[in-house]
Amino acid sequence: MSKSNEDSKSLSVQGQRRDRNRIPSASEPLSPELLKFLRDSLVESHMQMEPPHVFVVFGASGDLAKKKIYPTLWWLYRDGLLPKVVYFIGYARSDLSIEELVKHFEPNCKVKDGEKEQFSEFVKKCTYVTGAYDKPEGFEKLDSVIAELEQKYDGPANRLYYLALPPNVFAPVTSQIKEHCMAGSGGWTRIIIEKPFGRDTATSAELSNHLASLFHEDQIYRIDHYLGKEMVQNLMVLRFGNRLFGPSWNRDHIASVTISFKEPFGTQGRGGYFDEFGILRDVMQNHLMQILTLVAMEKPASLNAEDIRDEKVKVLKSIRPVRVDDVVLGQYVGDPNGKDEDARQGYLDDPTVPKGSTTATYALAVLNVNNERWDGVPFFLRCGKALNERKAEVRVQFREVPGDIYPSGALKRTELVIRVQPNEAVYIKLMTKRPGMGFDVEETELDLSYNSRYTDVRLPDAYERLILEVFCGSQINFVRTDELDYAWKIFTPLLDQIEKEKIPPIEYVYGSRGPREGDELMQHHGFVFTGTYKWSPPQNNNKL
Ligand SMILES: NC(=O)C1=CN([C@@H]2O[C@H](COP(=O)(O)OP(=O)(O)OC[C@H]3O[C@@H](n4cnc5c(N)ncnc54)[C@H](OP(=O)(O)O)[C@@H]3O)[C@@H](O)[C@H]2O)C=CC1
Ligand SMILES: O=C1O[C@H](COP(=O)(O)O)[C@@H](O)[C@H](O)[C@H]1O
Repeated sequence: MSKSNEDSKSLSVQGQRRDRNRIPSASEPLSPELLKFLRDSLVESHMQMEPPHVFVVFGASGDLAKKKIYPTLWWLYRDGLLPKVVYFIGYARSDLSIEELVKHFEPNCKVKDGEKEQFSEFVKKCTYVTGAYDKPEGFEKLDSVIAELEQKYDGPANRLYYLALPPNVFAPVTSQIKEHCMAGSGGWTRIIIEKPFGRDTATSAELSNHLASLFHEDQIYRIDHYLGKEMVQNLMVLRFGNRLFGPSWNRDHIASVTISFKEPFGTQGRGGYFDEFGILRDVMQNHLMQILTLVAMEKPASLNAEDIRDEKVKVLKSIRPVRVDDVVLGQYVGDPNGKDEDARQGYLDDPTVPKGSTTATYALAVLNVNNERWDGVPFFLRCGKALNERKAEVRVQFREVPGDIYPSGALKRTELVIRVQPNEAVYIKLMTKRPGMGFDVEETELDLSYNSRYTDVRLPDAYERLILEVFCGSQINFVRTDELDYAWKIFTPLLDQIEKEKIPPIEYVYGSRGPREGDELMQHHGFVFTGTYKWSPPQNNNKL
């Protein structure tokens, strides 16, 4: 019998060396080794296989459902990772036939020639219910569809409800679920919600209190999809699985930690939605803070979800609210020489953005974790749209070597970089003796690039992992109520002040690295950029 809050085993497995330089795309099946590992260790041990499982997608007609949720369900189904008896019910206000719904999401499923028959089987498991989000009729209908399945299998179904919906209907939908659609005795109900989880401490607490009045904590799965990314999940293994890092992972050795998220495109016509939240709420308060807690937390007592989340909460409690002096805010303007129309458009040129908006599309914040391990070490959180590249990474910069015996300026700071995306990698920038007769030192790297070390290992998409974990009842990678509350407390005073004082963001050009003031603030807090490091990708030409 599956139970909530169980530990899920790591989804990662050893890859093997095969063709170089290729990580298969998300729509390709997982490797046989990974599939076997998942089926054996995760699915079989955590899931009750016999009772029907019903996955309901609220907002089935929407963008998230079409682009992410249905394709993910298909890939999990195709790879045999879901329970034997599983059904998928779409729910939305639009009057759609099941054929229309399938047509809507099928292109994103990337069904291959040999998979057509299996895809038809998947489609046969899909149904659709039309209904409002705030009236009982639709939910009663939904419940009766599930009840029919229960009759067929002679037992209560386990029910998973995914709210791929705007936040203004979270409350009515969850109330209706509670009233009309809960699993009968012997079955379980789990609710999956997507951010935004409120806009600040008060609105987030309102939503949390509402959910808590209806469900137990172990029924609530708040998705932060960054927690489903391979390299984010790897943080705990790197830190707690290597003797090397433990002794130096503290203020005595680490000068700063930079957690970056960069996107090379602007709002692409979706500025109306973005403008309500801005980059601080859209990326920093959630994705970057989640990464920060994994970098900064103490070793948990076990891999149990509560032990891990307890440690993450302790980190959040040790961070003082961010002050406006510790932040640089930016907003992009179009680049007149930009390569395409998007690049020539500034944020304010997007017709869906309110005129004169001061919403930030770039933010850099300096945080301090006020505890014995980290006091005085700046944690730079940096995120932005319309920047020079797509990149998410954690950069740990170490302090200078004390008692330097090399010529002045020769030694550069060691850096450990965990690149979340693209091209997942862990690399350490360090000093070495320049090969040859002399005794010069030079910068080089220890490089674990996934596309050369783990060729042909398809890294599961974040949603695949997370949805599978909900089936399995593992809450390790989901945000607990108190965690969310403490994360909001760090940002709410700043957000209030920005809004009240209408603090103007600094302009930066589309495709640049963001405002110069961002680099200056980092330097002011001790980040050192020398610009001397040059990376040469491995050649693999076996010259020796
Ligand atoms: N396994 C692999 O695939 C490896 C790849 N590489 C690649 O080599 C390249 C260089 O490596 P990297 O670690 O970035 O080293 P760099 O020394 O070039 O950059 C270090 C840091 O400095 C920042 N920076 C860049 N320009 C400036 C500036 N003018 N002022 C202040 N800060 C600046 C960068 O952030 P930002 O530009 O984001 O602001 C980055 O955080 C990267 O493209 C990296 O991906 C390196 C090693 C291994
Ligand atoms: O949550 C969000 O994340 C995406 C970036 O996700 P990624 O997995 O592609 O890195 C971002 O574009 C969006 O604004 C934000 O809401």
